[in-house]
Amino acid sequence: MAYDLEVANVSKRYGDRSSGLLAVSDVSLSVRKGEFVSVIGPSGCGKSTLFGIIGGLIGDYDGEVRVGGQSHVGTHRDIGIVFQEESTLPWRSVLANVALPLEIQGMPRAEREELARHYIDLVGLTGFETSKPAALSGGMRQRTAIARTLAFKPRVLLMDEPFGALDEQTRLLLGDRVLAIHTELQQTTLLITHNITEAVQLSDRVVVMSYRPGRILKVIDIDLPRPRSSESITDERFGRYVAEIWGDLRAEASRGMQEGERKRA
Ligand SMILES: Nc1ncnc2c1ncn2[C@@H]1O[C@H](COP(=O)(O)OP(=O)(O)OP(=O)(O)O)[C@@H](O)[C@H]1O
Repeated sequence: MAYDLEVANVSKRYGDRSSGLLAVSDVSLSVRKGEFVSVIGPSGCGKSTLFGIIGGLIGDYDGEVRVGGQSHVGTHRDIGIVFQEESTLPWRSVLANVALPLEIQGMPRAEREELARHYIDLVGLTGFETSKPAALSGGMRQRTAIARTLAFKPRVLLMDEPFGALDEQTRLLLGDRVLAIHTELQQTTLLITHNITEAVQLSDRVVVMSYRPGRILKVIDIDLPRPRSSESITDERFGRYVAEIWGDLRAEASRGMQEGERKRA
């Protein structure tokens, strides 16, 4: 089986080796070429830690991350990252933002702008090429960031709560856009999220993590037909998946909440 991304027995402890905080414990997951997988878990389960490890931003962990079958440490050209917080450059237009990684690669201007326009169109921002990020909504800025990452043609797209700061309706509509992009590009994607609806709407598989230390509780195949859209949420099976995942997450989320309350008391 060809996997674009493999995470093998990854554990991460912050601080001292023996007494430090175990944030992620023995996590293994694989993402096939073209597959869309979400990792979901309660706050504090180590999602961002796992994201940082896969993206090469966090080191000093046990286990292995493989991209295209090759073990790797540190940032990797084949992993394109979309961050939770906004990462567009405010002084650059949408076109110049999306073309930036191609510019750094040394691609000639005409070629990079043509490619950038293609990805701008794909994320639904045609007509906004010359706009600066400040003139766009939060959702449009995140779409610019997604186009910029896709333009680089990474083997794996890694996204950490890319719509976390947006309202629910915008999230659903952006989900539609992500689905359309996935249909067109068949982009291998790992999404880190705490939003159950988003995970079910977008994914082929959902990996459910426990509260600290983050372990994999369950992997759920989302057997909903593709192409999907936000209308899929009215499908009766959609509701069953959401209920199943919430059932698994509820105990973990309340464990996290109780621990937080004990600390405050
Ligand atoms: N640099 C760090 N040093 C020490 N502890 C850390 C560090 N980063 C994270 N942690 C701890 O590791 C645990 C997992 O954190 P992480 O941010 O990965 O979880 P998360 O699931 O992404 O949480 P959230 O959804 O709230 O962002 C938490 O208890 C956190 O306090």
